[in-house]
Amino acid sequence: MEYSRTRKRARLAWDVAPQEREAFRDDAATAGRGASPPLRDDDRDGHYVFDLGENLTPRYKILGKIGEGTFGRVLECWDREAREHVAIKVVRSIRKYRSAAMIEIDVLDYLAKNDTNGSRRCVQIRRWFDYRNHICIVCEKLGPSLYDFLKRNKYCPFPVELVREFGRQLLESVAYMHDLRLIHTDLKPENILLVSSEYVKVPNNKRNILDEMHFRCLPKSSAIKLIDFGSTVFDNQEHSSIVSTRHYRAPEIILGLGWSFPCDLWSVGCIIVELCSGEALFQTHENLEHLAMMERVLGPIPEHMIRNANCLASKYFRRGARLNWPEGAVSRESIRAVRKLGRLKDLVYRYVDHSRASLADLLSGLLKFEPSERLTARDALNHPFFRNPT
Ligand SMILES: Nc1ncnc2c1ncn2[C@@H]1O[C@H](COP(=O)(O)OP(=O)(O)OP(=O)(O)O)[C@@H](O)[C@H]1O
Repeated sequence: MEYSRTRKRARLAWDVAPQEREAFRDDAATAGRGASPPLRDDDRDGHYVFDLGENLTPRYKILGKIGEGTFGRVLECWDREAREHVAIKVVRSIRKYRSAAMIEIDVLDYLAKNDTNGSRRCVQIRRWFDYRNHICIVCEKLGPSLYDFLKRNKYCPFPVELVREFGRQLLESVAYMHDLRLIHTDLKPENILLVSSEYVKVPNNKRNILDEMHFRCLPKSSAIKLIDFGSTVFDNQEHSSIVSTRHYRAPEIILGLGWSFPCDLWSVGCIIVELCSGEALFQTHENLEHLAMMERVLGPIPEHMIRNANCLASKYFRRGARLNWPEGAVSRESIRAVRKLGRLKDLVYRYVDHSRASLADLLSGLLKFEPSERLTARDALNHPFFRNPT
């Protein structure tokens, strides 16, 4: 069980300021450019240990750490040969992560190879290599994730016009992957990156209690790309029973009913709500509370899904018919957290001032309990929210 109500593990973005990073960048004249750092042990989690300014093979100079995930650390490096900044995922030296990285490389290659019309909605791989027992995946360097952006803005929601742009591009990427029979399985704001780090500061119409004007940041460009294909699978491949990060996990996964393409569309629905509200829709860390939250927002879980739930999930229901809620709640706090949520339409109307009706309708199509009734990515792209913006 996952205990805390806090939504996030810490994300490390921009842990070195851009000016400092520049200072590390060298040119051909800098001494020792081909030198390798001394051999060191990995840390106890199998992460590669490095110092800023060191080389990662003679070709790359390490400028900073951009991110960290389960699989490894992502470093910003200067590529001396291509003369560009790149993001290198340095995978932990643990066998299961090395194998997963090789699958991610295959997926990245496959996505790039099939992108014949150059839409490039998924991060572009440049190359990969094996260095001191770490698989290193070299990709184009992108900007902050949508989650980083929300966080820096103190979780101030994005304007609906921007949500429309993000939603459209996200669905185009998902449609592209699904056409190739690939299921991402881990869509979340952390895995959607702005292409550029540039932003503008604009006054926020809301003032605080001291009547001070607030400012918020907006990205200069709305272009985004998907990253993290470490959990991507082909639809005909064997599926592990649990996938997706908790808040974005579809009901069929929790109920053990099996999952396929529609699980990505559920995640897209949760992401769009979060971009409009600034907060994760289902802020929970355990199954029963999660299902109760879904019922609160979307209405009752269909009977046939309850009937077919696997034996692990059937314990969340009374006499196989009704969710064991609030009786089965672990705490009053949990009951309060569920009660705090409103119906989907009310949530949308609370946060969005125009295009509300069409956005609420789109979301109710993406957040259908029954996977076969959920909108596909292509259906969603044809929805009036995208086709007839008001
Ligand atoms: N191409 C890139 N450009 C800029 N930043 C990146 C890039 N790729 C990854 N990052 C940063 O590194 C973080 C971790 O990357 P990624 O999600 O690929 O790692 P992971 O180990 O697979 O994570 P997870 O634990 O979510 O599976 C991202 O959230 C992002 O902040």
